[in-house]
Amino acid sequence: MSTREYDLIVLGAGPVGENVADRAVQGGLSAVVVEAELVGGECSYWACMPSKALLRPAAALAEARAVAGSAQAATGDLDVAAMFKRRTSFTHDWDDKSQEDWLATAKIDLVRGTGRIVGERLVEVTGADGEVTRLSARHAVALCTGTSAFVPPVPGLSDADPWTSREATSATSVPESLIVLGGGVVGAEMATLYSALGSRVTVVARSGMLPQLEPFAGQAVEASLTARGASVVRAGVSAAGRAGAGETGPTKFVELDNGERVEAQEILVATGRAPRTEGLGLDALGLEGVRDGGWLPVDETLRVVGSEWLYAVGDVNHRALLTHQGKYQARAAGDVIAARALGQPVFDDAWGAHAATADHAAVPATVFTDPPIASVGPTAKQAEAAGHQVRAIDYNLGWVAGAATFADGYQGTARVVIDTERDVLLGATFVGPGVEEMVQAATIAVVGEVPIDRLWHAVPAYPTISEVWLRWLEEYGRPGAR
Ligand SMILES: Cc1cc2nc3c(=O)[nH]c(=O)nc-3n(C[C@H](O)[C@H](O)[C@H](O)COP(=O)(O)OP(=O)(O)OC[C@H]3O[C@@H](n4cnc5c(N)ncnc54)[C@H](O)[C@@H]3O)c2cc1C
Ligand SMILES: NC(=O)c1ccc[n+]([C@@H]2O[C@H](COP(=O)([O-])OP(=O)(O)OC[C@H]3O[C@@H](n4cnc5c(N)ncnc54)[C@H](O)[C@@H]3O)[C@@H](O)[C@H]2O)c1
Repeated sequence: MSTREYDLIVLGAGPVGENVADRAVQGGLSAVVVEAELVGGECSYWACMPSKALLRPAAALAEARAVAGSAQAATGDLDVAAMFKRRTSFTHDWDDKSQEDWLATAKIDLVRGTGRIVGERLVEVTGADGEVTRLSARHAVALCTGTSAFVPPVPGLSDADPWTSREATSATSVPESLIVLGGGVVGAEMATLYSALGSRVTVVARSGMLPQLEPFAGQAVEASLTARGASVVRAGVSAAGRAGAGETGPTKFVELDNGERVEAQEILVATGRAPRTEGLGLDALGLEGVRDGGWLPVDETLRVVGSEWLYAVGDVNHRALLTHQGKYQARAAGDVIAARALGQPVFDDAWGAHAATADHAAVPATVFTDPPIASVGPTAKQAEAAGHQVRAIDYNLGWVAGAATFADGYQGTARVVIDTERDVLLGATFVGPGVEEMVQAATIAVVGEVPIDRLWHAVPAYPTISEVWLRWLEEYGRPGAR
């Protein structure tokens, strides 16, 4: 068997793997990516893009219906077939030809198949036809293999053949009723989607909705789900299975640890993610804390702890399971791999070009629920737990002129979390219609550690929802008057 040699081998051509390879090639290295399924990864075909494409029509309709004048025009129902068609245009009908073409223009080679590490800087790829390709890296191997849905070991659950996020985002019909296990981001967005599509949704969320966010975020989503006929049950699941034939087809059930039993046509498991590191050949490397099936511990340059040549970038290192944070890591990793290979200086201090800092210091996220949620940085509780002196300021977004014109009877809340020792923002959370794009301003303030006194000079345009920044500042006090 011949061995092909590259400077860098990347396992996994998701958004992260693509970007690691791209940066390394732009830095002067040769690179190959190995992909077992579709070039573009989970995000393009079964996660970010199809889910947001599906969620947008109901959000657009709700926005039109919230304004007298357009409400009278928005009298029809969602066209479900058109929604699925639009989603499928985003996933290119699960065909990755356009991404394969992009790899070629970026001068990145592609080997299709499942890769595993078989020695130091050595990878073997087994193609769908069983053919094995051996690759050798002169400098580095980057593992960007992402995650798959974690299915908890609940008796009967796997046998019930439940949906995961893959089935929920690639569906072509709407189940009459749906049990959503998990009240995290996937559970909240998919409950929002399927309840908008007319499914009778029951969310089983043992820690409530969106427990990682400010409490008012999950409360708003729960209230909106309940208002449209869904229910949210705070309980764990003790068993699951198939329940026989219902009126509209076979049904499934879950038994809850509060003694209740819920039946529905389908079950969606949204209980978190598991790393795709099974069978990667990691056990043989003998690195502490690095094993097949586990998350991969990395340093600030995304290099696997204890290794000189192995990197783990994106979801698989468990630092921030978001596409934009993974791509941020990928830019640092691709650049540092090139810099180390070429003997160039390495900038690995916090906020340096080769360090991933924002993926724990300032993570922005938008949850596309009804209402949407946009947040950056820690919650007030998380900031306190991290030892900061904190002041949280809440403001009713409905009192801002821009919100009042955006939607009649606008309801929303925004909180800023201020470090009162340094007078800088640590985090912010916006909940309400139209807040999706508001998080970047807060991210810049957090990352830039912009002094609060200077923020008085960042004047929000009138009348926009961003005027909430002024309301926060007024509450906190003028320079010299605090
Ligand atoms: C339903 C859902 C919605 C989401 N929505 C958003 C969102 O709106 N915004 C956001 O920022 N994030 C979102 N996320 C998270 C986002 O999808 C991930 O953070 C992102 O996909 C991680 O990228 P990655 O490249 O690390 O991994 P992945 O996208 O998982 O890509 C990994 C790739 O590696 C391949 N692979 C795995 N093992 C091997 C192997 N041994 N050999 C070869 N190839 C292999 C896989 O086939 C895959 O193509 C969502 C997640 C879910 C589940
Ligand atoms: N809009 C976005 O940016 C977006 C959208 C979807 C997903 N994502 C990312 O993808 C990642 C995965 O999302 P997720 O929702 O799968 O995971 P998650 O960790 O956000 O939520 C999983 C939830 O399931 C619950 N859970 C776990 N085990 C359970 C059990 N046995 N029974 C009942 N509940 C159980 C957990 O308490 C948790 O609340 C997240 O990190 C998220 O940031 C982002």
